Amino acid sequence: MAETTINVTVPATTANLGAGFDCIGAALTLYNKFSFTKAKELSFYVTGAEAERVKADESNLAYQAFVKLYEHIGQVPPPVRIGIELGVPLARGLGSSATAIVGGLVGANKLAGSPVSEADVMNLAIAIEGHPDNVVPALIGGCRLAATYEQNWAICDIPWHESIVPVVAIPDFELSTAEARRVLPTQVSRADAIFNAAHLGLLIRALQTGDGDWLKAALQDRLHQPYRQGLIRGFDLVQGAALEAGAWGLVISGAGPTLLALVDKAQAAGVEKSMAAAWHSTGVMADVRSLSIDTQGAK
Ligand SMILES: Nc1ncnc2c1ncn2[C@@H]1O[C@H](COP(=O)(O)OP(=O)(O)O)[C@@H](O)[C@H]1O
Ligand SMILES: N[C@@H](CCOP(=O)(O)O)C(=O)O
Repeated sequence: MAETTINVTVPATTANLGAGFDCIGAALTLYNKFSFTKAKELSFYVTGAEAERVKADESNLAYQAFVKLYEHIGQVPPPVRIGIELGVPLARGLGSSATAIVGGLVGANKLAGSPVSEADVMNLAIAIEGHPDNVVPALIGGCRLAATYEQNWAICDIPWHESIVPVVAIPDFELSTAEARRVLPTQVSRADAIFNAAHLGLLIRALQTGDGDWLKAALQDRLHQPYRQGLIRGFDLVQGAALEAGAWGLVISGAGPTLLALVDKAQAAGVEKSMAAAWHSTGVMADVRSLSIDTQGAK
């Protein structure tokens, strides 16, 4: 009998975008690929940079999500051979864990004959990750805002103006999301809550219209970045270099350490160069790239 292989490609994501801590994220044109083939026993074949760092046993995050889907439908997961082709660097704030969760859920659902709706796959993904801002755009693409509504999620798309280029500077050191969440306070002042509410509203309009003045003001945050900057060596220098080269603003991508500059197309090449040089001057090698917004999500 012919082997059936399910292939799932999942985009990287940049979460938070400054003021949208834990609620907004955008899918980027950088991908992880997962394949699932029924086999006699569980095995893994992982390729790409840092492949040796991905767990190749039952604790693998893509496999754990795969199992969760089968538990959800009340079936025993079949043994599978899982192929993982890494394009999204690990623990850099580009949603690698979200790709694994979405890849495992979507692969399992397809292998099981698609018994679970996309909305329920999304609910499972959010429950596993614990926040929606990476897994939602990883699953359905685009820039998305997620808000709880009673026991459900209201998900909306945030139009992204074509003139805005996301430039990511990915350093050669890691920062786990768990570590970057540990430094956050559990309570914030009313002034900081108001500051972020206002800036998130402004950010959404600025992304939609491409208004540079609004973007400059909007890319500020008081809920997570002030506490995390100290974990990212060279933050001030790279931020200064990006602004000097003409970026509208710079934020921490997800929980970091990748830094994301939002830039007009005409300035993108100069901003890339300046960010790489600034990090290099502190002894950090950074892979700096202009990307686009992925509009399809997991395929
Ligand atoms: N392709 C993958 N397959 C399996 N597990 C993965 C994959 N990518 C990431 N992970 C898991 O997610 C962890 C990184 O998660 P996290 O610290 O949240 O960083 P990120 O910002 O990249 O999501 C990795 O250490 C690994 O355990
Ligand atoms: N809102 C989360 C986003 C984490 O994104 P990641 O790409 O770093 O996993 C947070 O800021 O903790």
